[in-house]
Amino acid sequence: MSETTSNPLFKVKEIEGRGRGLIASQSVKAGQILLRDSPILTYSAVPLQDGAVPLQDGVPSNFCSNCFRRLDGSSANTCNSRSPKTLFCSPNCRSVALASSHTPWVCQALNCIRNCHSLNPDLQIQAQFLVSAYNLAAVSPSDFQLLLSLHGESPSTQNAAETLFLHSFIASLSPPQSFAGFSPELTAALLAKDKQNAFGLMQPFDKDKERTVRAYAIYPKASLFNHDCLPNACRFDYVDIAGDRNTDIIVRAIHDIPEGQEICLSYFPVNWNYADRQRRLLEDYGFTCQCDRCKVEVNWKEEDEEGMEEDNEDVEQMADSLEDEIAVEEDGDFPHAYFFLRYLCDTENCGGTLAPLPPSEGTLDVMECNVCGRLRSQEEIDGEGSSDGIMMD
Ligand SMILES: C[S@@+](CC[C@H](N)C(=O)[O-])C[C@H]1O[C@@H](n2cnc3c(N)ncnc32)[C@H](O)[C@@H]1O
Repeated sequence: MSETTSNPLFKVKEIEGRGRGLIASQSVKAGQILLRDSPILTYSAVPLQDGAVPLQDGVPSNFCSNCFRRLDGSSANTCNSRSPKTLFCSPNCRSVALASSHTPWVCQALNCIRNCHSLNPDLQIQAQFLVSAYNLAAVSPSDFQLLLSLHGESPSTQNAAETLFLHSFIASLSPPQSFAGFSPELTAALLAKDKQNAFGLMQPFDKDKERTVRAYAIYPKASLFNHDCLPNACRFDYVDIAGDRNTDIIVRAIHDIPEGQEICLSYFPVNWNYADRQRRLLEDYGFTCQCDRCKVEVNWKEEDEEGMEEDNEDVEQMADSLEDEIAVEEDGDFPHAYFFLRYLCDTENCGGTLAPLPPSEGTLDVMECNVCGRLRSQEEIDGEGSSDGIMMD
């Protein structure tokens, strides 16, 4: 945590009713990188299968079990002959994993998960998380302590029977005993920390398919961002990029942030409607959102919400009608319409958030979508330029 507190752009502060939060300790420019954070733990979001190639929604989903980059067909670095289904993109990833995230115990445990037919896909993924977490306790006690220091109360919706089942399953795998405290309570706490802090590393955007998560990652500093339904920062990941630290999360300012303001992310796509947002925040994060946007939308009638549905698909159309609304809205019913026009991606089925490229990259007013990756000039967003996006190297 000391590194977090030493970040010159923000400080950690206890905020009544919200736990810890991150406050801008100086004014921040639109697009500025607020944080680059490396995960303490990553695990696959794809259920393990008996077949050679894991399937996600029926589509082969092959990626490196260490860095989670997509594998090309020729990669064949398996972990050992007994477990040919665990693949790595390079000998280096293989040796890093064998010494850390894919120890002999993890290898054996994943095989048991793969062969255990009483685990449905959701339970399999939670079991994969618990295996990674209990392995972390053995290979990196300091990172395990960091994980334990993250926020995470068991929400009332957490299914106690499922937690107990998962705990006995992990107990049957004889987890490493190098720490005291293996217990159902610890298992429940770990599951809650995962639910409330894990970020999804997403499969590449495809407008014709539902977007799926490739892997989950837990970041010690990024876990301190609180939620706001009109965030002033958003996160980017570039998991298939070449080079080191491809699983890092990068958080950038969406617009200028004055000193003293809390820096918040949205925990889900910004275009979700009020009811869906509140349900998710209560069920998964245990709080009722009282942000400025929610205070306005709580008074909306259902028909007002139609334009905000997660699955309303056509954000571009919505933005057009919003432009008219902004012109006529004088009664404060929709004070946040500007956000949708400026910062919501209008690529079909995308729903991503736009943030400017970092000022240090020398590009002025180029917005990047954190879901589809499209780059657009501000001119284009304002409807004055071509609509094909701009090409960057
Ligand atoms: C990822 S953590 C964020 C950091 C957390 N506040 C802490 O103290 O470590 C998520 C948790 O923070 C709290 N939280 C986040 N955003 C909030 C908000 N807008 N209002 C109230 N609580 C919030 C909730 O308890 C949520 O489960």
